[in-house]
Amino acid sequence: MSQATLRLLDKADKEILKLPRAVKGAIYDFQHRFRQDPENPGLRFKQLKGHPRLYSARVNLDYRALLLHAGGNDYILVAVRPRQEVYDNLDKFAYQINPVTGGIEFLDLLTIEKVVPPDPGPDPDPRPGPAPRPEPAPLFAGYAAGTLLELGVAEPLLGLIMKITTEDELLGLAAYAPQLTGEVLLALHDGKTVEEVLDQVTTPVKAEDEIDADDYQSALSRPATAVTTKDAALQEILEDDFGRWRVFLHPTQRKIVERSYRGPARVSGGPGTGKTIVALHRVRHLVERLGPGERTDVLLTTFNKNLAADLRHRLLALAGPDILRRVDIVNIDRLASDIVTPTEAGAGRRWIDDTKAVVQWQELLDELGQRRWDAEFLHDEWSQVILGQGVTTRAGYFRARRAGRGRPITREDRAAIWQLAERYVMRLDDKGLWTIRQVAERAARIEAERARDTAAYLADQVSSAKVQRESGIWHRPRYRHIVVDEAQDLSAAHWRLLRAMVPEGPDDLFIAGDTHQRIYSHQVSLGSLGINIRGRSSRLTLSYRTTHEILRAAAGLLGTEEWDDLDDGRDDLTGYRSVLHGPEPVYTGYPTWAAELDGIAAQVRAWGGGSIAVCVPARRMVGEVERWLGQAGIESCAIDGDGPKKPDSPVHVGTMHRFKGLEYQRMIIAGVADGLLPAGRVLDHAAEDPLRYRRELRQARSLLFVAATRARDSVAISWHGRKSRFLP
Ligand SMILES: Nc1ncnc2c1ncn2[C@@H]1O[C@H](COP(=O)(O)OP(=O)(O)OP(=O)(O)O)[C@@H](O)[C@H]1O
Repeated sequence: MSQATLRLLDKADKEILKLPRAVKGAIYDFQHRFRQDPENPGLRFKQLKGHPRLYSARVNLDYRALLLHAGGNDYILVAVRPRQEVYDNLDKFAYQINPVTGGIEFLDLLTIEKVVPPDPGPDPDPRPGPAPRPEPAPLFAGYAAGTLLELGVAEPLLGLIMKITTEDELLGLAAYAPQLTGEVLLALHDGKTVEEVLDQVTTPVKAEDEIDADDYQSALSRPATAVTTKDAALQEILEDDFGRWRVFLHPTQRKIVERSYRGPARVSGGPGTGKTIVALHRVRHLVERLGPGERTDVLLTTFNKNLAADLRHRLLALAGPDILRRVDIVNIDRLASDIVTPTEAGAGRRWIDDTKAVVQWQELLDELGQRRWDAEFLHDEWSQVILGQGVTTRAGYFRARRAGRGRPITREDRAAIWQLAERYVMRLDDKGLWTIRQVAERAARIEAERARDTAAYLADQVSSAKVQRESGIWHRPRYRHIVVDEAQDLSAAHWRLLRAMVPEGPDDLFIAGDTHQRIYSHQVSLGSLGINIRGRSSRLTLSYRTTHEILRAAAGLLGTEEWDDLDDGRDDLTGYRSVLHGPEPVYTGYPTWAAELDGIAAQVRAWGGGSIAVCVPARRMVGEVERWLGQAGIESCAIDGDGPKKPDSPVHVGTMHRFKGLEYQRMIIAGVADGLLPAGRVLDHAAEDPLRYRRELRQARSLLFVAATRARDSVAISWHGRKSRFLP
């Protein structure tokens, strides 16, 4: 008896999922038995005629597994097919090592010919009559075979590709072809030039080593060969449709996850490109690389509480409880408050969020009869410039950088603002309040001091009498690695806090985020905060969530604004694409809010099911939608700071801000009206400050962009009165 390794090739899993339940069960048993002993006579394991590397084995009476021999005792499960189909169509199977990616590809021409019929051949019954209508021109007739191959298209498919004449046939082929072939053809069909496709689609997945077309063993270890090896992983796939991402990363994603970086690294990319998935895999990779241990060496943090809960849930599913034990998963404000609460300054305080902090500013301005600056401006100035940069003195504020803050202010203005800020802080102290910005700033200061002490202790353990007395635990760095998701919305104080919690060095910080999705006004320059990501940035461009149609419409909502790269450079959505297709977004205007509410109920009813969400620009509208749907007999629940109140409810309703990081099958974006998005009040305040005005507009566009890209299949956008200036 000899044991074998059996891996599952990417894409084979998708087809296996479509098989009847009983067959899936048989596959699970089969792969287990095959690993134990491929020679087991019950498996009828044999090589297929004309295919030196291709074998078949019995799954049950009617189904056969197709296995590719990689060498030694290594086999790859590439397909499961009805028994007769296998033996009648031996000439329809092909496999290769892709000469561009170096990944293993299996091609089943029989399945693909069902969507792209091969040449129908001569008409069997030619009768005289009117001349036949000319055939439509093949979509890829203008491309030389050599060009397509250079882009990474699978050679055995070239003949069929040249016969594609409709978009439906193209989509059908893309569904069964190797990933890169599908992506290249769809990008060309979208009008991208060969150079653009080479640059955006092919080059990122090109093999880094030399490719030997016969060395399947080496090919197995390349990122482009997405295979799973463990029984448990296969079982997950068989049981769970959403299990795919747990095992199969796109080669570009895998490279980013497994690379070693000499310092902080950043991954960007449009919505749904898998940044969160990459962050989760990165955490698992880092913990596995640390080896066995008990300590929580890794911090995984994100913007808010319910995203942190979601990360915990997903990391458990991906990596299991042993890895989870080694990771602290906490949202950034909670991280800060856990540091500050036990301290003297933090004891007995009540935390207030940004909205309440602005109300406190307003009350102060009313008491003082001050009208020179509005409450929002002062709140931003105080939290971003003063607290953000850890400014503690008036003189320090005179010197502080105000990049990206809007109109310049004079020395005299700074003096007056500083005085107001002091009064504001005193007012909060009197009331026993602390804003979350103060908490973040204080936490950053505590951790920076701790980091300095630790560095001094490690540099010179003998010279400091004080540190000698203290236990070594205090002098251990908080974390070995920190992974951050939704990074675009963290403030300067948050970054200073994180910088202080992990010593500078290889793989210290891994940062995932998309500045196009920034919906709070924290623009930072990581370089100026001691986090140098230069030369260690990667970008993901393939969306796994959103369809091509939604993605195109959503990108249009961003207008011609410019976006930063979390540093002093620019970011854009070049190459952002999807191979998924679905209906175009629907836009509907109504005369009144009541009519729009009726429209929302009608749309929910028309969709009939799936996961549906309604998002609106203002908080008061959430309750109104909920009530209206209730009266129409549709159950719904609101999403608050802790997530959906009743997650199983068929419809979730929330403000656009609440949808950050979430995903639904269908989205209604309602109330996209003039005066609501962008909010008239906010624009009025910003009217005298062109830079601030621009920032508010950009933020409102981002909000709409985030909302639209939560949808997997369908989006309906509506308004009442005049539509928002952002809509086409
Ligand atoms: N390699 C992959 N194969 C299959 N599905 C994937 C893959 N990578 C990501 N996905 C799926 O795509 C969806 C979006 O992934 P994820 O949430 O990580 O994207 P994101 O870039 O963080 O999105 P956003 O910026 O909008 O929050 C998820 O449903 C995820 O499971």
